[in-house]
Amino acid sequence: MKDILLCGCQGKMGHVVRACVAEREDCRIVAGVDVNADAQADFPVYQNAMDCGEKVDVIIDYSHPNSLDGLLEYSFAKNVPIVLATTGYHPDQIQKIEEAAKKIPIFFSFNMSLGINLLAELAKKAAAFLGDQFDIEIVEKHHNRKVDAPSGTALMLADAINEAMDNKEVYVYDRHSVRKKREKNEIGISSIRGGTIVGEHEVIFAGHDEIITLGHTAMSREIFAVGSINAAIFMSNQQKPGLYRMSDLL
Ligand SMILES: NC(=O)C1=CN([C@@H]2O[C@H](COP(=O)(O)OP(=O)(O)OC[C@H]3O[C@@H](n4cnc5c(N)ncnc54)[C@H](OP(=O)(O)O)[C@@H]3O)[C@@H](O)[C@H]2O)C=CC1
Ligand SMILES: O=C(O)C1=N[C@H](C(=O)O)C[C@H](O)C1
Repeated sequence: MKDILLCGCQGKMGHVVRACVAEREDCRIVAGVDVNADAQADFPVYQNAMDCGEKVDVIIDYSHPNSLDGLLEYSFAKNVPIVLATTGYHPDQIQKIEEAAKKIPIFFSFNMSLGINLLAELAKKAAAFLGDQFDIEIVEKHHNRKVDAPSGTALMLADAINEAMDNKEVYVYDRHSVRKKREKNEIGISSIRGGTIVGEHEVIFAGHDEIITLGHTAMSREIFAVGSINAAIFMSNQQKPGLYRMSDLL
């Protein structure tokens, strides 16, 4: 039985992770961290991870970039692996995560679903085949409660494509402010926010008179929750520091 500390336990993903863990026999949530420490939970909830005195085998984080320092401090102090699922980090914070992974095991993925990770592989292949001749655009759609844009997943897909193209692409997020034609080496990234859309990502390869679209639609938040719980069980058995990815789970 693995003991989980869940950061962001009072949020949308926090509630779905709680429901999924309740169905399993290999893990349980022993404590939570959330800025809303007063809201109801059947485990103790702290505002700061360092206040948690329960025995913890692994942390799952679906919260906000602001929680990063407190989680790393706790993880260093107690030598507990972390599954980081939060998005919207500043590039300096991503560097901090990479540095921290030299001391502790960190699982880091902007998307915990199996399907998106396959999409990234397919997009890489398509980019290697078509990328120099086709224009590449990524469109992501999410619910109206999402605070960060573009989605972490859109950036992850862009990075995968860019890697397949020798990292020579430039990301363009906003076309309204500059009146000029698209350059060949651009990956355009566009965000749509509305209603209760769980998460949709499309990678469009637009060529002369032909278009190839690769896409993924998340039908529920459960796919992310299950992915992160499986990652947490895996990470609870990792002693070696390092940055672990979805590919380590497959
Ligand atoms: N990797 C993946 O597969 C997925 C990643 N995500 C990411 O997970 C994150 C959470 O998503 P979601 O559950 O929808 O968001 P919510 O806003 O619903 O939940 C986040 C929770 O964390 C709380 N919180 C905010 N700041 C802190 C902090 N500094 N320390 C502790 N808790 C804090 C929020 O409180 P308050 O509401 O008061 O701000 C809220 O209760 C987002 O970054 C999202 O993009 C989401 C789905 C899948
Ligand atoms: O905020 C969300 O909801 C999601 N965020 C992640 C992202 O930013 O990529 C993953 C998923 O699409 C849902």
